[in-house]
Amino acid sequence: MQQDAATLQARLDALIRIAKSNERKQENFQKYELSLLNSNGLGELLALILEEHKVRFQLTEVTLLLLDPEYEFQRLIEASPNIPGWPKRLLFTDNHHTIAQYFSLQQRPRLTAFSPFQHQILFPGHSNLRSVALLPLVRQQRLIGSLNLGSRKAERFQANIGTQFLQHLAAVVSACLENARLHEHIKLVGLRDPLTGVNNRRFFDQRVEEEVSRALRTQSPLSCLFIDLDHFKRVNDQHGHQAGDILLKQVAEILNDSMRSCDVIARYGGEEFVALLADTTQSAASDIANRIRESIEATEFEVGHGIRLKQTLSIGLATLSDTNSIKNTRQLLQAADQAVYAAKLAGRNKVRLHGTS
Ligand SMILES: Nc1nc2c(ncn2[C@@H]2O[C@H](COP(=O)(O)OP(=O)(O)OP(=O)(O)O)[C@@H](O)[C@H]2O)c(=O)[nH]1
Repeated sequence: MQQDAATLQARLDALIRIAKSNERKQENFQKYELSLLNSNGLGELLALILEEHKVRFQLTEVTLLLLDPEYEFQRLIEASPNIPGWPKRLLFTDNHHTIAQYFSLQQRPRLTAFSPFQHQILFPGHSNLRSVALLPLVRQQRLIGSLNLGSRKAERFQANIGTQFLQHLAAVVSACLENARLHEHIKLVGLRDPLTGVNNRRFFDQRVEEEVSRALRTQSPLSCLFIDLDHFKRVNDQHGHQAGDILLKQVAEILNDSMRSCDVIARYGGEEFVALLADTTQSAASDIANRIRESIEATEFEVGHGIRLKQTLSIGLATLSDTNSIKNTRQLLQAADQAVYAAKLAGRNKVRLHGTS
C-alpha cells in the first residue's frame, strides 16, 4: 500500500516535471514568436531566424532555403548593405522541386535522422549532425522555402515527436518572411527613379549625409559630380517627350556602368544626375568625370522610329577634403552645383572643378 503511494507520487512528480518543462518550452517559443512578429525589416528577421533561433533552442545549425526564381530576394539582400549574406545558411533555389522533394503532399514538418547525402543541399558543409527537422514554408498553399533545423543529438528530432510547435513556427516564419519581402520591395521601389531605374533624389539625400559623415570621420576625400544633359529641351521639342525618356534611360545606364559598386548614382531632377565617389580625390574624380563625358559624347542614342541622336553633358565636380574649405553636405552640393553652372557657361560638354576657373 505504502509502495503504491510512493510509485504514484513518483509518477505524479514526473508528470509535473514534464508539464513544467513543456510550459518553459512554450514560454520560450512564445517569446521567440513575438520577436519574429515585431522584427523590423528583412535583415532583423533573417538574423532572428538564422542566429537567435539557433541559440535560443540550442540547435547545432539552422539554415533557410528560399525559392527565388526571379532572384527578387537575392536582389533585395544585395541592395541592403546592412544585411549580411549568411553564406551556407541563407540558401536560394530557382527550382520548386529542390524544396518539394523533402516534403509529402501534406507539407508537414519532417523530423528524421540526418543523411549527409540526402540533406547536403539543406546543410552544406555539415557532417556532424545526427537529426534534422525540415519545416516547409507555405504561403497561400504554395511552397516558398524550407526552414531547416539540425541537431548533433540523434534523439532531438524523431518521427514520433509531435510537430505542433514546429508547424506553428513554420507558419509564423512564412508570414513574416513574406511581409518583410514586400516591405523591403516597397522601400526599394520608393528609393528608385521609375523611369531610369537608378536611385532617386530621396535616396541620394539620405546617402549623402551618411557618406559625408563617413568621409569626415575617416578623413578620406569624397567627390561629388553634378551631371547635367546639354540642351535636352531640344530633344523633347524636336523628337517628342518619349524620345527624351528613352535617351534619359540610356544615359542613366551609361552612368551606372561607369560607377564602381561603392559609388552612388542618382537622378537628381529632370535631366540632372548626381554621383558620389567615396574615397576619391579631386584629380581621380576628374578623370572619371572626363571618361563619362567622353563616352556619352561618343554614343549614338537610338530613340525609336530609327532616329539616332548625339548628346553631350556638362559635369561639375567638388570634393570634400582636408585641403579645401568644403566641410559639410551643403557646401559640397553647392560647390558641385556652381561647378556645373561654370561648365555650361564655358560652352557645355565640359568638366569643371569647383575652385578652379
Ligand atoms: N523626356 C523627358 N524630359 C524631361 C524629363 N525631365 C525633365 N525633362 C526636360 O528637360 C528639359 C530641361 O530643360 P532646360 O532646363 O532648359 O535645360 P536644357 O535644355 O538641358 O539646357 P542646358 O541645361 O542649359 O544645357 C525640359 O525640357 C524638361 O521638360 C523627363 O523625365 N523626360
